[in-house]
Amino acid sequence: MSEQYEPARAAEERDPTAVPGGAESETIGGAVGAEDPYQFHRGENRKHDGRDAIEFIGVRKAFGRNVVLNGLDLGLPEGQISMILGPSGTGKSVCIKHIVGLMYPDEGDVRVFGQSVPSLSDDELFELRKRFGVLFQDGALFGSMNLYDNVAFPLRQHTDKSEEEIREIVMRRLREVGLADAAEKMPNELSGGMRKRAGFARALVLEPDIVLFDEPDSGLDPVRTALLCELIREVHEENGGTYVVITHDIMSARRLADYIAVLWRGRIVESGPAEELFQSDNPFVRQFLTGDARGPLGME
Ligand SMILES: Nc1ncnc2c1ncn2[C@@H]1O[C@H](COP(=O)(O)OP(=O)(O)OP(=O)(O)O)[C@@H](O)[C@H]1O
Repeated sequence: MSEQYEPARAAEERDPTAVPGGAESETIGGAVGAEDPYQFHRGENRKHDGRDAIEFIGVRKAFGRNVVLNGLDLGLPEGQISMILGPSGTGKSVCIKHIVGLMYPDEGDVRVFGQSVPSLSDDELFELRKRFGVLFQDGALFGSMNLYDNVAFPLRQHTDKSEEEIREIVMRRLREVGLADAAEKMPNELSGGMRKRAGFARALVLEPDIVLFDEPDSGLDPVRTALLCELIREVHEENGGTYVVITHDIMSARRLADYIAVLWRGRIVESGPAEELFQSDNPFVRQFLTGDARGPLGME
């Protein structure tokens, strides 16, 4: 074997901080130095009442040498509002993409209601996706359609309901999010908060079992964030369902979360009922949930 095909072992011998188990220049969530990258990951997955709607089982996902998920084990309870919290760039959006089958794990499994998402055929995945509503960061509205048509879109695409039935559902959802008077407006006439509420209405029209929220608080001022959290909670109380919210906003977590999972370096540091996590004595969890500059999390 020529010299250039033996770099991994040689590099580990030269560099005691190289990641064990192969590729010498893999990085795991920005971990540097000789410290144990998992010293705060106590593997605590506190119990909750009920069953998991979504499970990550030993999921590994790398982009080239960037190992984003590194043996992720996580269960998110059915019927509750779960929040996946973690520093920027830690893989929260990558988790969401695995749940809806937009990304597949390199190793491990992702299950939704017990079904292995990577094993589904295209048709089965299409059926599963009908059970999801997704609220993207900017609401992801179609710029060429007014609000009414945006919210009606999934119903026209995926059901054979009459326009009369569609009108009843769309207006009910728009009323629910406080936008009934804005039905004729175009997305570019709306504020960021209104666009998010419209995206929320659209995410709900097919009565999804699971609603995924990608940083619902991004770009909103604190008051609008608080109002949106209140709305999400009210709608959840009214409709039920499994909500999964990704964010790094601790105030939103305090307002919304029934269940919290703290993600860092590709694994869960700790997860469990929100009130228990806010009492955690884990130094990383405490630092992250209090927003303290001092603690294990640096500028990495
Ligand atoms: N399609 C992709 N190709 C290559 N790298 C990717 C891809 N998607 C995500 N990544 C990388 O995965 C890592 C995690 O990204 P992700 O967007 O999931 O983080 P995040 O926790 O949602 O961050 P933020 O809170 O800033 O939105 C980043 O290093 C990102 O560059």
